[in-house]
Amino acid sequence: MDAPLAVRARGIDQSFGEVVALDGVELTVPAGQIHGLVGPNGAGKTTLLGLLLGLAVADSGSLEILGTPVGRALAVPEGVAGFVDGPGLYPSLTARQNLAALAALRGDKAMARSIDDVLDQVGLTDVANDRTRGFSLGMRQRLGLAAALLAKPRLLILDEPSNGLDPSGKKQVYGVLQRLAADGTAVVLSSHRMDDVEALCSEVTILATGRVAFSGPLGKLAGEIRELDYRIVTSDPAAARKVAGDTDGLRIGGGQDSGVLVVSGPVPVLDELVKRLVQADIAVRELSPLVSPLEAAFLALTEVETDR
Ligand SMILES: Nc1ncnc2c1ncn2[C@@H]1O[C@H](COP(=O)(O)OP(=O)(O)OP(=O)(O)O)[C@@H](O)[C@H]1O
Repeated sequence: MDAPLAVRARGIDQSFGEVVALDGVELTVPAGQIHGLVGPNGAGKTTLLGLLLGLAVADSGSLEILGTPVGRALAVPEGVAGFVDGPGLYPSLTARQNLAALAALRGDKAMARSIDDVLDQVGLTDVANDRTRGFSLGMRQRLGLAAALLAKPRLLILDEPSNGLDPSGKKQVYGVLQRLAADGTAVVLSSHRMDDVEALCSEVTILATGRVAFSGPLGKLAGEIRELDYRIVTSDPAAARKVAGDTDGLRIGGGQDSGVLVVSGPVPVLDELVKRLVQADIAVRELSPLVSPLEAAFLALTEVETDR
């Protein structure tokens, strides 16, 4: 039989007084998937992650975690670990002592034996005996991840895990998450940044003002956007601008004096422009989207939703 879904959320509503934080949210995450939750500030990402972690109960809707319906009691569902709003750490304890305290609290000897291993996985071995009071945001995030790993979760929930991480820190943390997913753990993480999600996630859910604006594979999201803005650098900007002006179906942006031409239009029209530039003996030195197709789709979807 197939493994149960890690997350199955249907029609989830959550309000705080007058503020509707989640409005009919659906989320499906199978085992072994890294699923990105993105959206502008206040979109409802942290609220949704909090429900998955058992920190709050939805006003209405149904939520199943790892095949078990979530009840009305506040409790971290079996098999789930992670954090929202930054990991909770004891500042006067060292990194190793923080993890030992967690293992002692759970009364789990196997957990205690894994401490060195998880510290190594997140790259904190060298600072394991330093008090966390002096830890940077990135180090705190890594220690939070180490604490979650100790529990050997089948569903890992992370709120903005790449916050504060430098490029090598990101690479290391992403490696940890990818190995977990390969072993069947589902990961749901939030981010403001499409490039982070693109590097890590196979599927994404975009929230805008509490509603799902898109949910599905990243490739499908890129297909949502038909027309991108492209910047074109040529050997003769003035002549290129004239050729572009004579090409039907093309919109031209950017300042008149700028050496860079910014155009948007359907791909066949862009193809036509490039052919015409070459025929006019104008060299095309660069042609690239102003923002990635995913970023453009994200912006288009969230703008539409927030404009309502
Ligand atoms: N405990 C609370 N009390 C009142 N309002 C809340 C509470 N928690 C969240 N909200 C509101 O619910 C909405 C969703 O907030 P949430 O923190 O889930 O968004 P988010 O997508 O995580 O935002 P950010 O990217 O800024 O972290 C916001 O309007 C927020 O002000």
